Order: sequence, then C-alpha cells, then structure tokens
Amino acid sequence: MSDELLKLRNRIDHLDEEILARLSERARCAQRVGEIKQGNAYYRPEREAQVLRRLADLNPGPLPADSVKKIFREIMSACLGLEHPQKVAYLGPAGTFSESASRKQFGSAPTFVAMTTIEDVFRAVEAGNVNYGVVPVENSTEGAVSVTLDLLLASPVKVCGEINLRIHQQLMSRAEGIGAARRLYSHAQSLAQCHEWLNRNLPHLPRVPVASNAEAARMAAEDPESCAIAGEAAAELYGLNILATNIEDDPNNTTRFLVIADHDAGPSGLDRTSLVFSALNRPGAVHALLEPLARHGVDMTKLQSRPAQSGLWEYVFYADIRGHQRDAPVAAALAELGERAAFLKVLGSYPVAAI
Ligand SMILES: O=C(O)C(=O)C[C@]1(C(=O)O)C=C[C@@H](O)C=C1
Repeated sequence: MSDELLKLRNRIDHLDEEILARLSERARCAQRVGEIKQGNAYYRPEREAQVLRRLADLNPGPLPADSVKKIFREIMSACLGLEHPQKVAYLGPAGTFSESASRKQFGSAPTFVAMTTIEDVFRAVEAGNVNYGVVPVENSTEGAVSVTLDLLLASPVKVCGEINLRIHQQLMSRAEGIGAARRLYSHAQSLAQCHEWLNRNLPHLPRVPVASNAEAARMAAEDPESCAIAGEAAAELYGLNILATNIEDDPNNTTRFLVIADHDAGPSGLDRTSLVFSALNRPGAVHALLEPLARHGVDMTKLQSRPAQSGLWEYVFYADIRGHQRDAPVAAALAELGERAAFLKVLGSYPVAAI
C-alpha cells in the first residue's frame, strides 16, 4: 500500500471516531428531548425540515446537498427511534413506491406496516395502531387520487407532512438478459407510463397487468420466463437484475404523498396548509371564498374540485396554500373564508417537502 493511501485511511479512521463520538452525543441530546416531550408527539416534521434546510445551506461540499440531507435524515430517524419507536402504515405490498416514499420521509428506523388499501391506512392511524400513515394524493401525469381526497374529507386525521417522490421505472428479471422473456408483468399505470419505451424496445412482448408493481416483481422472481416493470426497491426486495433503468416516458413523473396523523405540524418557516371547503350554490360563490386569500397575500398552490357525497351537482374544493395556519395573514384569510363558506375544514399545516 502506498504511503499516501495508508495516511489517508488513518485519517479517515480518526475522523470516523470523531463523527461517532459526536453522533453519540447528539443521540443523548435527542433522548433527553424525548424525556421532556413526555408522551406528546415525538416526531416533529417542522424541526426535521429546519435541520435539513439549515445543513443544506451550510454545506461546504464536496458532498452534494442531497447526500447531506439523506445522511441527516437517517441520523434523525435513529434519534427519533431512541426517543420512542414509531410505526408507519403505507399502501403495500412491500416494495411499492409508497414504501419508498415512507422511507424517504422517516428514514429506516420505524417499523413499516404494509396495508392493503388506502382506507386501511386511514383506519390504522385513526385507531392508533400506528403513529403515522403515508398515502398518495396526486401524480403529475395521472392526476388526483380521489380515494385519498374523499377520506381526507371524512376522517378526523390531520396532515403533518408531504413527500414528493420521482417515479423511476426499472425493467427487471431473474435472468441477466431479456432474450428468454415470454411475458412482462406490471401495474397498468406503470405499463402506461412506459408505453413508448416498450413500443420502441419490446414491441412483441405480451404485457400482463397485475395488482401492483411489487406483485409484478414477486411474480417475475418466481417465473424465469418473465420480466417486470417496478421500482428499484422491488428489484432489491426480490433479488432481481435490473436490465434497463428509468424507462418511464416522462422523466419528471412525480407522485406526491401526504403524511397523516392525529396531529399536524408546527410552523417551520416554509410551510403549506391543506384545506377543504364547499361553496354555496350561487353565482360567484367560489370567487367570493377565494377573495380573502388574495387580499391577505396568501398564495394558492393547488385548487381541485370533487363532487360532494351529499348531493347531486354540489362540489367540495381542495386547496393548498402557502404558509402555516398560525401565520397572521393565513389565519386572517382562513377566518374570513370560514365565515363565507358553507363548510371549511383545515386538514393541517406542515413543512414544504425538504428532501
Ligand atoms: O428536536 C426534537 O424535537 C427531537 O426530537 C430531535 C430530532 C433530531 O434528531 O434532531 C428527532 C426527532 C424529531 O422528529 C425532530 C428532531
């Protein structure tokens, strides 16, 4: 071994010891924070977002800000686990994009529980069987997930976080090449998202829609004459080889998830608030409801309507606005909106996705 290599490795050993000592000190601080919280919510998404944003700003390089955030996400995940072990429910089975989104938000320390339906995720949170739930709410190409919107309206849960996940689709199989494949499994939505790539590269391979991407990967693991389209996590879970990476037709394809709980988040300085309201059935009613937002300088980042369950041709509106409900302009605008609306429910304020 060259002298220089030896010296650098000794230096790395020494730095690792320092990092470990500091990490242990940090973990002891977090343990003490946990004792002070005494059973109140241990997970504080607003604080985690502040920590990640601050370190990304301070980052001197050469590590990219994204790597720094991922490392500190894991550190906070382990510290939170020391304070109090957490359980997070998501739309299963294991290996789906919902699981990847959950891990992106919570790191790897919690116990992740796969549920069969989005409704089951809500029920698990409502019943207190888990601390948090992660549900998809919209996809940049497919649009809103209406089941989630309807459940948000009916359920007492609060929104305490958002997660944006880039959806990258991978072609995978047990074999090391595609030559022997006789069929391709995937969820119908993923087949649609890779339609052009498939037409160009595998026009004659029969496409078989199945219940989820993870199920497709599981089937491909059992059937050597097949391949699957799924996320990287599913390939890892089922020990499959990735034969072609990022084959989705739209490279910006992103799914937005919400974190639901029995509490929302405190102000972080860069927040969003989700609400749902209904308008009286008169001309100009929606405009009158939104007017206070504009007057108080509150930006709306989303507005979506859904037919109300209650009556024919009545609508409820889902809006996301910038800011926390405790910020003065947001509080004033919401108070006025509440007076004018037939119905208003604030679903929660939470930090804008920090990672
Ligand atoms: O600051 C807190 O409230 C903590 O519990 C510490 C800590 C952290 O490790 O920084 C851990 C968990 C919380 O979700 C937020 C931050």
